[in-house]
Amino acid sequence: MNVDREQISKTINNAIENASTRAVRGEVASYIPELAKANPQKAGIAVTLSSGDTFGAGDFEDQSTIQSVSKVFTLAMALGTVGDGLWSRVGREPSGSAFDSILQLEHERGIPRNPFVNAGAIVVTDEILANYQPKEALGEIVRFARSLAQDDTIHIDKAVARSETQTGHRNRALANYLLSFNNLRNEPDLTLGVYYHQCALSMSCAQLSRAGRFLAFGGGLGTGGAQIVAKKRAKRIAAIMLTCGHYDGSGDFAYRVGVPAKSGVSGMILAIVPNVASIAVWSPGLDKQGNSLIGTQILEEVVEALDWSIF
Ligand SMILES: NC(=O)CC[C@H](N)C(=O)O
Repeated sequence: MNVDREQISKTINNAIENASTRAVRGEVASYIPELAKANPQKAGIAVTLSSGDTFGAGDFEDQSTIQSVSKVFTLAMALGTVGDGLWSRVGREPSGSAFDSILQLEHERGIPRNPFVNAGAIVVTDEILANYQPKEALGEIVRFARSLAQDDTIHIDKAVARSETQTGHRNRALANYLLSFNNLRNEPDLTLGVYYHQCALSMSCAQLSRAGRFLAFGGGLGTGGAQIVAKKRAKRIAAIMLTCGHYDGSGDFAYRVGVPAKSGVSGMILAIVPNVASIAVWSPGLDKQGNSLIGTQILEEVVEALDWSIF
């Protein structure tokens, strides 16, 4: 595996340069009005190695909400408190359907397919609320993200959280449906309030790639760093990222890029190259499955050039 610093820098700069010439950039998410303001011309990438050294190119220091990438962090937190008991409330199979789909919930008696579709992530957040009041739960989520990235400036973008609270009709439907199957313990609005705020965690690619490092390095913060989750747990979270991280685009992403990754509707993607690097990319234009169009192309190019695919 290639960890030549000069080559990493050259590769990510080339990929950003190539991305800047592309005319087709996807559509920014508009169902959350605040996200519709994003500029699809933006594109950034950051790569963090085991040492913590981070290389960036393009708009890698711009802040964006991380949206569904936050589901990786809440999954790690919930597994930390309830352990494998979580799997009685949520599955771990790819859904083959859109991130906000309700269809499978009816046939599968309120057990969401996996923790990365919205219904599954709402259950995970509901599980975190077993141990905390909503404000405390949010505080814990922010604290976790800050400690992973070793950056105390990470915060929640309240305008985005508010915007989603106003237009999150589908998520409200999902939460109520879960409740009807006794798979939600808290009031739907209460769990959703925490969920919207976790999705509105605001980070740059540099911060996100640092925060994802524990998943790339056996659950620990790289060379000399603290152990965050057990090695086995990190492996399992990465496995679910590979199979479910891009919803009904997960197969195509694995085929094209070939590393575990989690996307968010803001155009953020966190990708894991086991024992090599953690990568965050951002470009707000999305493909039909709601995954970053340019971000995926950048990752495809970088992973190929550095021979970083797990396959
Ligand atoms: N795919 C996503 O990033 C979805 C997250 C978004 N907050 C939602 O619930 O709709």
